[in-house]
Amino acid sequence: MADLYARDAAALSRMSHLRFFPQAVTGGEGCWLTSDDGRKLLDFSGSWGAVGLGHAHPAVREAVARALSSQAGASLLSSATLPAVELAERLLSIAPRRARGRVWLGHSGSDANETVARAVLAATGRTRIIAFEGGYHGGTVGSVAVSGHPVQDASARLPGLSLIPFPNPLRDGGPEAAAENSLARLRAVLDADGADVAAMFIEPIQSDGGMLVAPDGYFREVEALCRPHGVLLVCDEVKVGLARSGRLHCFEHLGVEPDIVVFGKALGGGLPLSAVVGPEAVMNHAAAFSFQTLHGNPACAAAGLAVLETIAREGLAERAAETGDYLAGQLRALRDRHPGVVEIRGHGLALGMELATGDDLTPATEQAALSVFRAHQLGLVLYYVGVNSNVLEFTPPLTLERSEVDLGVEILDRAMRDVAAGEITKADIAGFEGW
Ligand SMILES: Cc1ncc(COP(=O)(O)O)c(/C=N/[C@@H]2CCCCNC2=O)c1O
Repeated sequence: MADLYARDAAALSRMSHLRFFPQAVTGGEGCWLTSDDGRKLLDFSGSWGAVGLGHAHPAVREAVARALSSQAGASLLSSATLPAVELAERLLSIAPRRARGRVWLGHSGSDANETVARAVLAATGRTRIIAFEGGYHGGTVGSVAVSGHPVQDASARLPGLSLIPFPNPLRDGGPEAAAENSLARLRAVLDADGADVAAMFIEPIQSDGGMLVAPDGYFREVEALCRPHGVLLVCDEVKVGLARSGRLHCFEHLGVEPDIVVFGKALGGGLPLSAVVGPEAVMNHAAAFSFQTLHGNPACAAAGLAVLETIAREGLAERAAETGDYLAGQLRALRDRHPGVVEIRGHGLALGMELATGDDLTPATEQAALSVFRAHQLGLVLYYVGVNSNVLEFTPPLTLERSEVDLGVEILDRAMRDVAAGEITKADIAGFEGW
């Protein structure tokens, strides 16, 4: 087989590229990918958190095959279809009370968040939305418009968008100072324009912003400030939801009840599927408001139902909590051997390892890029996130075994030692721009 990576470069557009190393895969199963050179790669990313059950899970394969064996069309736009209805009913059954209205099905976290942003403005008649600096809600025009990640700073934001800082105890002077700094900005926005704010978008863990975990009680304060103004709380569970954090919903760690919940990534079991669950007043405010031809198609809807059933049947939330605690402990042990590791944070199998140097915590961006590049050479796939591109992200399949944790951490340890020894240099990562 000709070099698959070279063929990719000769045929596919760079517009989709977020490349850290020359990864080229031909298959995969469980937590393992098969590289085009025949190597087995241990996958600590799960395609950015989209492979919660592991690659090629039998339940997903069987559900999709069954849905396509007698295909109920390919769209819910102009027809009720059994797979879409079954999925929607299941999502309503696990939704928080405030959100238990109707379900919208889409293809991606982006189209789901874009739909929410449009719908909350249209349904309420208000013109403003609050979100967080560093937040990532998608790559489409309407989801970028309510995001705050610097990678999208060149793109248009919603004119009525107010971005407030996400509390970062490591860099904002500890949990109390970080929370107060953020809440002061939220109070100011609400005091000035609260009656015109339709919704506030939150990530229960801010993942692309750096796997940031807010201080205990912070989001309860946020909810308490928003409720009197009638501001809808939109929880973006796309990356850290669906059992990944050790709870079915990551917002359960926050002690809040969102009005609208957004699902994506792992919901589809590797297929393109997203969902918005929210109150009828928003979700039924208009017909023909947000649709794409293949929304709610039987194959993806069946996959989604299989994912939710498998999460429950295999106890994957409890498993993610246990495995995640073990992985976090193993990663924290690396701090003793690698001074650049300044913090391990997250919940369950939504973890981040921040790399920085010096008392001023200078982001170790180059170390992050070199470490993931070397890890791939040694057989481990993981990427970095963060507004400073210096946080290694751990979002493996929830089926990860302890033996795989041990192997992955051992590979990462060696990769970081090789980087520290100068065996990998900037020249090696030329052409892999990452974020
Ligand atoms: C909290 C959250 N909400 C929405 C999205 C957008 O989901 P899609 O990329 O499926 O449209 C994402 C997507 N995150 C990006 C996807 C692109 C590669 C960089 N890493 C991510 O996880 C997200 O993390």
